[in-house]
Order: sequence, then structure tokens, then C-alpha cells
Amino acid sequence: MIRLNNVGVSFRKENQKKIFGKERQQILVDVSMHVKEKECLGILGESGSGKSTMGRVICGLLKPDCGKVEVEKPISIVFQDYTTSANPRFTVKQIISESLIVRERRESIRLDREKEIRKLLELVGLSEEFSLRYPHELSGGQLQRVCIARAVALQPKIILFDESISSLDAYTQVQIMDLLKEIRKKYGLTYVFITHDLSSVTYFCDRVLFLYQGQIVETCEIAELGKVKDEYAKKLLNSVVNLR
Ligand SMILES: Nc1ncnc2c1ncn2[C@@H]1O[C@H](COP(=O)(O)OP(=O)(O)OP(=O)(O)O)[C@@H](O)[C@H]1O
Repeated sequence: MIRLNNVGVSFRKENQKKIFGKERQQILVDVSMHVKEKECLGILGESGSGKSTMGRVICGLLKPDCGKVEVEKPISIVFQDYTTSANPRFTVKQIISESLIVRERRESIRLDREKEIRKLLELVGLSEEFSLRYPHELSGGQLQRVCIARAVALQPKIILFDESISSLDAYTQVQIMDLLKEIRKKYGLTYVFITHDLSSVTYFCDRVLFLYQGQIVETCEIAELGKVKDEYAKKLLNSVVNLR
């Protein structure tokens, strides 16, 4: 479904002595991984470990310096900052319509947009009255539901979530994860879930990959978390008292 082989990414270092200095900082080092069809894979690592960079490579937003990237199916993305990923001047209806318009163009069809929007809002647990609201008239959880509806409207086979629920309170996080589980089951989707939060990974994912300083140091099934060998992964696990 998704396969990365020996992927490397580097960026030009900032604060170089020479104005046109060519020193580069290696962000992803020899990253190889795969995502199986219909699984939910967590990518876990601390801030700066390269998670978002890996997400951007998977989505095709960033071309790696080396290595091979294969993504077999259409992919949608839900970003961390839902407040800026939705246009503040758009109503909910317009935000979701953006994806419907893409689909109409892609498939050369004309959709009954009103009907589709009603169905999508229902799917994410929002009533029809939300369709005329602007982002500032919604709570964080409601706006993230709208962003999820927009991602699902593209009818992807894969959805990548980049810290999509991290800024929500714990209760809303669980509600959104439950909603995403339902959507995944209903449409047979594959998820890639980028986060720094181990407890959400254990609640939500089937398998997790630990990223440390741009390298995958451990991959394991959630049911086998107790068997991890890598020191960094162990440290992360020990820092969370309650796993489920
Ligand atoms: N376009 C860019 N140009 C230069 N450096 C970059 C660029 N994008 C990311 N970086 C650097 O790459 C490193 C990894 O960033 P990345 O956003 O992938 O980490 P992350 O694990 O997602 O962190 P966080 O959890 O804080 O979002 C950071 O040191 C960052 O400063």
C-alpha cells in the first residue's frame, strides 16, 4: 500500500558562516517502512525526530534526496493545525465543497453537493445547521470534524493524520479517535497516524514505528509493546504509566 525504501532527506542548515554555505542537516536517514492495506500505523517520536517530514514524503509533498517512495492508492491528509488548514473566510459548506470540487474534476462528474455535504456532516456527527458556520464559530473538536469530513469527501483509500488531534482536550481526542475508527471500518481505509503521544497510539493504532533522530529504531504491533528492545522506545514506553 505504502512503501518507503532507504529514504533520506536533508535540509540546508540555517545560521551558516557563509551566506551561500552548503552544509546540510540530515533529517531522515535510510528510512525503510511499509504500511499494510487497512491497517492503522502509528509513527511515534519526540519533537524534531522527523515525523512530519516523513509524512510529507509519504504524501508526495516533499521529494526525498534519495530512496524510493511507493504509494499505491489515493491519499488524503488531516493536519495538526486545523485552525489554519481551514480557510477562515469559508463556511463549513465551502470548506467541504473544496474536496467535492476536486472529485468532480478528477472523475468528470457532477455531484449533488448539498446532499454530499449533509451525508458527510452526519458521518462526522455534526448536524446540518453547521454548514453555514465559519471556523471561528466552531469549537476545536467541531472544526477538526469538519477537516475530517473534507478529507473523507475526497474518497481516499489512505488518510494521513499529522498530529491531528494533539491540540484537543483528552475527552475530545477520544471522541475523535472513536469517530475515525468507525469511518475506517465503514470505508475499509488505511491510516497513518503521526503523533508524539504514546497513549493515543495504543488506543488507536494496530502497529507503531518509533522514530528517533530521523531513524526508525523499532517497529512493533501494539499488542507486543512489552517486547520492544530499543532503549529509546523502552524509555518512551516507561514514561507512560497507563497504556490502555
Ligand atoms: N523545510 C525545512 N527546511 C529546513 N529544515 C526543516 C524543514 N522542515 C523541517 N525541518 C527540520 O527538520 C527537523 C524535523 O522536523 P519535523 O517537522 O519533521 O519533526 P517532527 O518530528 O514532526 O516534530 P514536531 O513533533 O515538533 O512537529 C527539525 O529540526 C526541523 O527544523
